[in-house]
Parts: sequence; C-alpha cells; structure tokens
Amino acid sequence: MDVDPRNYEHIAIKDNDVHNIVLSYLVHNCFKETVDSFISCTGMNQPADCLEDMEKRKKILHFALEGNALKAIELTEQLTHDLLEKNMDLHLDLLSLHFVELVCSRKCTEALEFAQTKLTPFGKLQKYVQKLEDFMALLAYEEPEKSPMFHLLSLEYRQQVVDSLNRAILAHANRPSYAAMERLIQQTTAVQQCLSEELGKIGVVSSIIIIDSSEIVALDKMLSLSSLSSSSSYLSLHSHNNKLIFNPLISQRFDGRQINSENFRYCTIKCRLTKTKDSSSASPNTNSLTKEPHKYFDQVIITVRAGDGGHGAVLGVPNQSVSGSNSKGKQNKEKEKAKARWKSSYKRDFDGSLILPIGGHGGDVVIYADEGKDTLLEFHKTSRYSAKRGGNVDSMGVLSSLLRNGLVAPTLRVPVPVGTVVKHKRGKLLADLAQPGQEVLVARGGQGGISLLEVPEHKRKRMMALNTNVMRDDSDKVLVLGQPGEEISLELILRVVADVGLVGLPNAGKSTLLAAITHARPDIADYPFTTLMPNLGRLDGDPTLGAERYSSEATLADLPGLIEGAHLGKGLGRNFLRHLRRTRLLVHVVDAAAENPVNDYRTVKEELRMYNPEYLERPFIVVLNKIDLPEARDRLPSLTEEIFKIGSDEVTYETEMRSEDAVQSLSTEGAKEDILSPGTSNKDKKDKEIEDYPRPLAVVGVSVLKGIRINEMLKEIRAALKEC
Ligand SMILES: Nc1nc2c(ncn2[C@@H]2O[C@H](COP(=O)(O)OP(=O)(O)OP(=O)(O)O)[C@@H](O)[C@H]2O)c(=O)[nH]1
Ligand SMILES: [Mg+2]
Repeated sequence: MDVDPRNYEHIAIKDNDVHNIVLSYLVHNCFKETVDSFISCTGMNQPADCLEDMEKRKKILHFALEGNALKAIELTEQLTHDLLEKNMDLHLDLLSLHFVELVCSRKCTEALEFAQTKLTPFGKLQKYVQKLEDFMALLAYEEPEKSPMFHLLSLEYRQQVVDSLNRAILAHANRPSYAAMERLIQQTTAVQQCLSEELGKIGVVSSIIIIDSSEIVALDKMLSLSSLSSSSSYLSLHSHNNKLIFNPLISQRFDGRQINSENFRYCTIKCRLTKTKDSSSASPNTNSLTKEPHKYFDQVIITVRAGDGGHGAVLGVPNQSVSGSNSKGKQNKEKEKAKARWKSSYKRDFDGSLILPIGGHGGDVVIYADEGKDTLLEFHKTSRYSAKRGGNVDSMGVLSSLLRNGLVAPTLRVPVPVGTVVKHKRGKLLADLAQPGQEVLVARGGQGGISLLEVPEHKRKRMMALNTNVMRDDSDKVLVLGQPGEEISLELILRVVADVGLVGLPNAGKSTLLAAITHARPDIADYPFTTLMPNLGRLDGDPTLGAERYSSEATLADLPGLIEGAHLGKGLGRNFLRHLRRTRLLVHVVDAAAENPVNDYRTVKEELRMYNPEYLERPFIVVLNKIDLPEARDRLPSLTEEIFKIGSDEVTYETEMRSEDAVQSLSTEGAKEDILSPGTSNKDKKDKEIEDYPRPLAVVGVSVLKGIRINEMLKEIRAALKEC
C-alpha cells in the first residue's frame, strides 16, 4: 500500500523506537550511569556490544576534557592503535590541548619547547601552518585569554576536540559516528530552515516522518522542495540503503521504486515553526539606525586593532655529524664538506655578522578621508576593524640563505568622510581629516619577533665571534615572539566641510535652492523635515573669471530645518547645527510667502544665537524665496527693507575662525554641547540682542523653484564668498 504523506501523522509511534534512539544517544556520549538506569526503567535488553568499549571511551574523553590530553592520547593509542597516526587532524588537535594547558598555566618555556618538538612537525603540511601560527601566537600575550585567539583556550574548543575524538573512536570501531538523535536534530533543523525559506516566516505545523532513524544519514541534495506549497506542510524523510530522501510528496523519484509502509519503521516528530524575528532587525543598533539615521549620521565609536607581529624562530644549526661510514678519511672529507656547506649557508651582513630572519610586521591601521564617503552610518553596523598579523619566519627551517623574513601584513586603511575628526574615545584629539586623502595612523602593528640560533654550549664561544646577538638566551626568548598590535577605541565625529551653510525653517526651500544651483539631488517635499541629514552640493566656479573660475568653486551644505527651540533639541536641526562650524558663509533661506517671514527669520537667528553666538558673527546673506507666489512678490520690497534693517552697522564680521579657536573647538567636541553655558567667556555675546550683530551682506528675492533671479542670488553668494 502506498503511503500518503498526509497520513503520516496518524501513524503510531512505537515506544521501542523512541527508546532505541534515546539509548543509542546515551551510549554514544558515554553516560554510563544513565544508561544503566534507563535500561532498568524501560526493561530494554542490555546492548552488550555497544557497552563494551563505553567504559574505555569514557576514560579517554574524561582525560581530554580535564586537560590531560597526553594521557588521552596514550589511552587512545592503546584502544585504537593506528587511529591517531592516520588521523593527523585529530592528533594535532589533541596535542594542541596540552599546549593550551601549558599556556594557561603560564608555563611558557615548556609550551615553547613542546610546540617545537611536538607541534611544529605538523607545519610540514601547509594545511596546518595557519593553525600552528594561531597557537604559537598565544605565547605572545601576557594574558592569552584576551588575545584574538582566545577561543582556543575556551571550553567550547576543548569540547569540540573531545567530540571529534569520540566520533573518530566510534568510526574506528565501525560504529556510527553520530548518534541517531543527533542526526535527527540536524535533519529537523535542516527541514525547519528549508520550510521557513520556502514558506516565509509564517507559522507552519509540520510533521516530519523519520524512517528507520538508526540509519539516518545526511540529506540527499538531489531532492528539492520545489513542489512544496504553503498548504502542504508535510514532509517525509525516507531512509533506504543508507540514503535519506526528503520530499513533500511521496517520491516516485525514489530510484523509481515504490515506497510502501511495510518497508520502513516510522517515527514522527512534530515541529512547529513560529514567527521569528529577523536577526538583522533584532539588533537594537541596526533597528534604530534604519529608523533614525540622522542620530547616527555624524558620530560613532569604533575599535581598531593592528595586527600582531609574526614570530621569529629559534633556528637549528645544520647537522654536521656524518654517520654510517667506517672509513676515517671519508668521514673527515664528509665533515669538511658539511662544514663548508654550513658556512656558506649563512646570510651575512657586509661586516660578516649573521643576518637572521625576523617575523613580519603586523598590519597598521590607518584612517583616511575619502571623498566617496558621506556619513558615518556604516560604522554603526561594523564597529570593529582588525588588521592582519605579520607572517612567521619558517620555524621549521635550519639556517640557510633561503630563510626569509615573515611577510609584512598590509596596512588596513579605513575610509571616512572628508571632515571627520578622529579622537581617542576618552578625549585626545588625534586628527582632523578636513582634506581628501588626509590620513592618520591610529594603531601600530606589532613588531615581528627576532630569530635566535640554537647553538650547543661547546660551540657557543666560536659562534659568539660571529655575532653576539644571535645566541640563544632565555631572557631573549620572548623577543622571538611577535609583539601584539595596538588596540584602541576611537570616536569619529563628522564635521561637514562646506563653504556655505543653508539655514532656515522647514519648508523654506533650502533643498530646492541646493538643487537649483548645484548637481545635488536632495529630497524635496511640501512638508517640514523632508531633509533629515545634511546634503552637500558643489557650486561650479564663476564663469566670468576665466581661468580662475576653479578657485571660486564652493561646497554648499543644506541642513535640516530649524524650528523654535531647536537649540534645546526640538526638531532635528540642532543635531546638525554644529556642522555650521566650518562654514565661511551662511545663507538664510526665508519663505517670503509665509505668514510672517520676518518673524521666521528672527526665529532662526535666535536659535543660532542660543546655540553659538559666533554663528551670528559669520558673514551671511538672506534669500527671500518663493517670489513666484503673489503674496511674496507683493511684499518683497518691504520685507527686504525690514530684514536689512535688523542688525548693526558698527560690528564687523568675524571672517575667519582663529586657528587656536578651531583646535579648541575640536578638542572640546567630546562635550558635544556648543550651547554656551552661563559664565563662559562668550556670555556677553549671548546676552547681546540680534540687533547687536551684523546686518546681512545682501538680501535677495528669488524663486528657486521657478528659476527667478537665480543669477542675482548667485552673484551675491559669490561676492560674499570672495570677501570671507
Ligand atoms: N512656489 C514655490 N515653492 C517652492 C519654492 N522653493 C521651494 N518650494 C516648495 O517648498 C516646499 C519645500 O521645499 P524644500 O526645498 O523641501 O524645503 P526645505 O527648506 O528643504 O525643507 P526641510 O527639508 O523640511 O527643512 C516644496 O514643496 C517645494 O517645491 C519656490 O521658489 N516657489
Ligand atoms: Mg530640505
């Protein structure tokens, strides 16, 4: 009788099947006591063959897990003879456990010697080199638990090795290396994943039929879930000839054979897929990033780590003894030859001293200003940057002229937007990357380790004549190890670099103005706070200047709109007011068709004054926008006059930020508050009225949308830029 998968759910599960799965799991993992009580509870027969070696395996695994890897190796060899000889991966893993144990107990000399005698022979095979380097690197750290290779010291790593040892011993005894239950869990996970990929993140109840669970092997990839529709939530896994077949509808594809219920034993597992949160959106950081990018636009903390230096090596002197010859003359001849070979194999400096290879320098970390970057947003997603470690000197080698220095790791170059200030997390200013291409070295890679000669005591005297620095000496041993690279937490603060800052209430037309005179394409819409983050645009040079036109090019920054109370944090504008710091000229954009444009203008000025009175001392022009609308056009003359009158003739513009002010302002960025607190030296400025500050350089009526009087406005902007 063919089996309809929809009927699988009604198939009764036999207790015995489940008991077998559980028992095999307990035996597999050497839970001896539990095995005994499980058997007595369920009344199952003692599976004598399986229990036989459980005791021995348990002992071996126990030693390995406790850190006595050498004992575990010894017992494994007794139980399995050639297992470790054949399985080099496992052998190295076990030896590494002993090495790690020595490192953890700070027995560095012992660890180094153990590595040289037992681990480095594995380095003959390229596939082990990286692993060996990682282990050796542990020696370079005073606190290896805090090194980048810390996971090698973890219990998880040890457990992993113990698990693979267990599997290898079982496989060696021709027993399944994974317990049926482990397989089952793996398969269930795979099915769950396939289901959720296929059906989306909707709730699905699926019945997974595991057939002949003791024989379950990996999923057969030839079958797909293509025929799975959201309504068919039944899957079946068929085991036949050690092949597991996975198909929503009973497979006609199953080697062309008919499947019927008599061929298989069944065991049903129910699994419910529930709505799961997408892990990427689960992180609060990413979540808030997508919702409120403006908050993360210009400030971030990152950690950078330079690469560790590669290790030097303790180099052996080539073996000069010649064995197997009885003839003295021949022996002497061979000896002479070996001596000559050994001498010529030295690399020497011009003064005859030996040159020994050194480990490669670890990669430095450099931060540089890149014109292609606009924001610091991406650093919120990836906040850790690590350079590569330098290459080791070939520790297998004897001294020869072919021995090379370890490879120098490349510098890790991290691009940031132009205008980024780089600081130590706790304050110290490192660099202000205001020009494209400017860079700062923030973390130095570790120095590579030196190499030493392993010279027997009786030859030492003669060798000393060659070079005094190459002798092996206990106190120098540490220098053989590459030095750790620097790690540092940095604060990056973006200061938009622009010549002109556009300020005004929301909806005044700032973004429209930017789009009208530059190639920038900011979002424009008929509602406030369209602009959430500054937009930059490049104003072409003045064509009337001929060849000098390029010197009159300028960058404009369109900032989010300001509202009353912005200096106290209302709206978005305050987040960006600090970006006006580097501008030379401000352009106040006023909606001349608004209810009270003069009031609007005053509001913006007041906010600037409250935030930083110096902003009112900066040269500025006023653009009365939207004069295509009759209500603006009609009152343009009176508005122009009124606005022009606000301010004093007597004060002059502060056309330049003095350099010490600039440095001061950057080094106090940590406080983030540009608002002056009472008692500061600028208190007087803050107490001044708007009328006490300079008047605008010009007031122009335009319609940036309709292109009315744009040229006049450009003329005023250019003239003002020339002045400051
Ligand atoms: N009639 C008219 N409408 C304009 C003019 N300039 C801009 N607008 C309109 O005013 C609205 C707001 O323009 P935006 O450029 O987005 O204003 P904004 O100052 O950047 O606003 P925020 O980004 O919210 O601060 C849009 O609907 C524009 O089409 C103009 O000269 N005339
Ligand atoms: Mg805008």
